[in-house]
Amino acid sequence: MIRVESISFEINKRHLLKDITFSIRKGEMLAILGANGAGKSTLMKILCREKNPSEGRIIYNGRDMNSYSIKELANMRATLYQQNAISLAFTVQEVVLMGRYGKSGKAPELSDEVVLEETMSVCGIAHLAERSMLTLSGGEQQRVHFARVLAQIWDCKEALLLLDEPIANMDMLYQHQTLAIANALTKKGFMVICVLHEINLAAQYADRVIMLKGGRKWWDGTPEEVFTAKNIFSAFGVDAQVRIDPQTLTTQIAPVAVRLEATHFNSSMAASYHQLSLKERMLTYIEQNPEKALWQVADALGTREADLLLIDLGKDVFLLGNDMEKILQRIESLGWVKAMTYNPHCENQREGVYRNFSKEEHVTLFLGEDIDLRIFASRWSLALAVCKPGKESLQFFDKMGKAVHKIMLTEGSYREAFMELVADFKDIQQSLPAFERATRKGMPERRDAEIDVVEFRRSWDSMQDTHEFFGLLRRYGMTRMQALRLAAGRRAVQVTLESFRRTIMQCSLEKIPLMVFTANEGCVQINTGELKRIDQQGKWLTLQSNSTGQIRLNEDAVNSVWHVVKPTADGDVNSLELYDTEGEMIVQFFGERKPGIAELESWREALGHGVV
Ligand SMILES: Nc1ncnc2c1ncn2[C@@H]1O[C@H](COP(=O)(O)OP(=O)(O)OP(=O)(O)O)[C@@H](O)[C@H]1O
Repeated sequence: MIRVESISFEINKRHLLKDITFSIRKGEMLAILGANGAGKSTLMKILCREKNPSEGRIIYNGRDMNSYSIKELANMRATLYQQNAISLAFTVQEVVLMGRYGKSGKAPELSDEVVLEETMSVCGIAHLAERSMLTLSGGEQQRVHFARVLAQIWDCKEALLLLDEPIANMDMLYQHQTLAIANALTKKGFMVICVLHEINLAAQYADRVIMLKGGRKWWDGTPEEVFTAKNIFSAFGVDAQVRIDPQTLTTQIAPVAVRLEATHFNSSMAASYHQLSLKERMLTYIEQNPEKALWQVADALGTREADLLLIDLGKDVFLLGNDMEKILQRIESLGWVKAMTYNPHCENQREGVYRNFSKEEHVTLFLGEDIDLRIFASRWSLALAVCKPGKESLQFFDKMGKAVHKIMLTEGSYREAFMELVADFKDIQQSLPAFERATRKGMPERRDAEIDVVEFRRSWDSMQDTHEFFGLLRRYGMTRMQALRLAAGRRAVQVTLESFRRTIMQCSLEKIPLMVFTANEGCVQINTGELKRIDQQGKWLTLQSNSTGQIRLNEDAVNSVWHVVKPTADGDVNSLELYDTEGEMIVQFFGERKPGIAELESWREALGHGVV
């Protein structure tokens, strides 16, 4: 058994590894994964004693690793390094035999010949035995070195095999063959620690996975436990779909292709050509997919929604000055309009008049009966007026070109007031705005151990208003998902999607008025009322709150549903919250409530008393 105890490694005051602890037993194959620079090779170098840790120690079979002599170690531990440059013209079998020198120190004996034959055969290099290393391909050379490393510990019953990216350069067959050999040896008592980049192969062959991030151990568990879409995104920044194969019960990870628009990173691609080609592509896509919303079109074309509107900049789309507050104060004059706020998985819309404008420190409010909005105007960076007849609208975007809010004219809107507003706020220079590169929102999750959970729960218990929740997250440096997890059953309980469906169905049947919150980075829109209709079309669930109020949500994107309880001066307030695989909130349901009045008993009943 190997026990790695609180290993840290520091160079020039930078921690390349921090506080890594884990152990591995006889018969276990452990894969270490992580992004480039996460610290995998550094950890391997410490495990094979090439580097000394700044702190911590490694216990190998009950003894400090440092107490073993080189010879002792050579008999029980072999390492395949990432780089194995051999620039001398050794033959393949000479290189494999090098694995035996540490054992006998003498010329090969008969037993060595057997090992040579077996290792070369299993690694598929027997036919290359007499070839010079210098004439081999990269993958062939890698197989030779694997055979050399195996030869070193071939006759040891409980060896430790350290493999740093053993399958780099290998073709598909030998990638599988190599990991299968390692796996088979663990079944006879070996311990294998293997740095891998191929996540699906790790899922297929490793018993356990440790994922490093920024020099720390972030996740440690079986492949099913570690390879969740959220963890994969958090470690690699790649969206992936994760499923368990029903036949083999292995985890399968399908990364979603990264789509880039060359004009976004290559300035030499002419803007006018880009505009023309983008327009062509957009029109073709819309013709083939007339039901898709503009943001879905943009998504499919790998561009931003704002870019699609800006194709017609100066024709019937105009940039407005960026004094968002002033623009917002004028919206009431447009009369009856449609307000729309959405995030990638939920769209919230409602018609009405933008009444009761007010402004607090960080938030701008419209507290009308129909249009109920919390706006974070500092996040609004671009306002566009679309003046296409019959499709007039004001559309607001953040600095990355993502839509934060839309206001669309209806039959009941004052078109003259709209044109006046556009004339008053139109930017003199109608030049294409520059957007910032899209980044993932939110921060990486802190380790649970860094959070004072007792104090956090106490703070949660002493909330006076639901709005304090955001401050609570900030104070403890937590993500929402982490807060729910650490509230652990007291104030937040995970429920099934099925139970969410039952609750809203009951609310609809019993005419319990709800408040449905849909948020993005710049805006929260609240749709209040009874659910008049609930329809399902494929993955989209549509909730009709009144004749114009509608919430559309993508059920397929729901990764978890939480029943959350927040104490307030008016008693406990219960909500149902839906989250996606990245821990981002999709939509939030409350019973209708007003400050100073306790929440509806009927809503609590619909949620089920037994839950919290
Ligand atoms: N001698 C050194 N001096 C300074 N920084 C170093 C040194 N060696 C490694 N690093 C840095 O430490 C970090 C971890 O490096 P390491 O080689 O362990 O990463 P890795 O997870 O194996 O990455 P890869 O997947 O690219 O092989 C990297 O940011 C690397 O640049």
